[in-house]
Amino acid sequence: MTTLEITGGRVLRPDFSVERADVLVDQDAGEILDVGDVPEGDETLDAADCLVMPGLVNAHTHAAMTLLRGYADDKPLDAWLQEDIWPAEAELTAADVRAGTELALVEMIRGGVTAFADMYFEEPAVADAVADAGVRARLGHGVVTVGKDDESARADNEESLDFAREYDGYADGRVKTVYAPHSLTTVDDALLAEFTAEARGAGVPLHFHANETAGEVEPIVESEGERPLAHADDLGMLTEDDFLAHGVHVDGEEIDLLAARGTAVVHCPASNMKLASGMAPVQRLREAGVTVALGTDGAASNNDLDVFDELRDAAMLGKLAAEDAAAVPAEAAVEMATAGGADALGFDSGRVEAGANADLAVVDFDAPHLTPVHDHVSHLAYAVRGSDVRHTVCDGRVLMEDRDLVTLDEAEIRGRAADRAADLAERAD
Ligand SMILES: CSC[C@H]1O[C@@H](n2cnc3c(O)ncnc32)[C@H](O)[C@@H]1O
Ligand SMILES: [Zn+2]
Repeated sequence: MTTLEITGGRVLRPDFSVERADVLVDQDAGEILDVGDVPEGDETLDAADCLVMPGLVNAHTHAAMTLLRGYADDKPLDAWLQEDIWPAEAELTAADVRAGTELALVEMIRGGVTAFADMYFEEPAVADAVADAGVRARLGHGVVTVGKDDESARADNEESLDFAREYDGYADGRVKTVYAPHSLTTVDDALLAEFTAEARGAGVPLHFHANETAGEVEPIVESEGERPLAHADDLGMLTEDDFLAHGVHVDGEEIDLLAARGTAVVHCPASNMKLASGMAPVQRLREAGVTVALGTDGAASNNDLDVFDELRDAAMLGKLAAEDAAAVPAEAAVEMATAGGADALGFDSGRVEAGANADLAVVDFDAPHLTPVHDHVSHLAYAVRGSDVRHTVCDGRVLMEDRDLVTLDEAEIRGRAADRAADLAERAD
């Protein structure tokens, strides 16, 4: 057994207490062995002035959309997708997706993210990028059937399920998969029901967008005579293994339904603000017992993949939505970005505890904007930035040490991604 000792720092425990402790990791098993006064490890990571915390989870993104960062801004969701994003995405190649995903991985590992959920095109290229980078991910080929004939609509759904079957367990088990219909309004109902049933038979969970804008709720209520999540439930789309992105426009009955089914909601506050989609009722969701995770959404609607930004936005916007400064307190925001995300994605991570996956972020508190430290958890929610992360560890492997990436060639990736983004924009114009 090879061990890694993270030494000299403080540790954020699952109950949100912070104590002076070292962490010993079994690198072969990818698990935390011990926390506290631990035996010496074969290798060490220095954590002086640092806080060892669970790796952050970006529970909803479209990683390769880094190529479209800044390509189209200042529009609401529908116009943004239809006028700018979908025409550009029609030109994407697998090599583009690979480059964009690697750029996303550089950014996420730098920011202490150890797991993410992706819904996009050319997903085998995403899986390969994840395998090489060393992170953990829940991946799905995104399905859109609007504007497609019956044959290609069916083929798109089949591709999603085929990918899910083939890639589950890829990258030494770090990749898990989903069936990923884009949303209730962009995938045909009959196909949704059929392929959701097939996904259940194959033990594949679902990841989809839901109740993101007011404009998508009304047509469903009109055509189905019920709210979108009641309709999703009729289609069999809400189980405890599933997670949906956004959940902005949910009413009290939908919140109770989510709690009853155990379906998680991935809150994407920055994207919701930028596209002016609305404010998710995060405090009410959490009070009802719904698992809430955090996501950046794609880099084109955010415009970065810094989950610490999301943490702060979630706490701030949660207060505004509830009109209550006590809503979504610091601990809640940190919980959503760590244990909540791990829970939504089905990973045994999100806590610094013996037996859990060794997915860790080591945050350097030796910085002017983090001085003084009255309360570490307050700083995590309101003051820490992604660039404060000093080391990132996933599955027991060091992915970033002293802000140097170990598994990725940052300069090469940035150059390739910039070239591919320029070519893509030219093809799309
Ligand atoms: C079919 S792959 C995923 C699909 O989703 C698009 N997308 C990016 N951001 C959002 C969002 O906030 N709501 C809905 N859809 C979004 C992405 O561009 C891909 O086309
Ligand atoms: Zn999205």
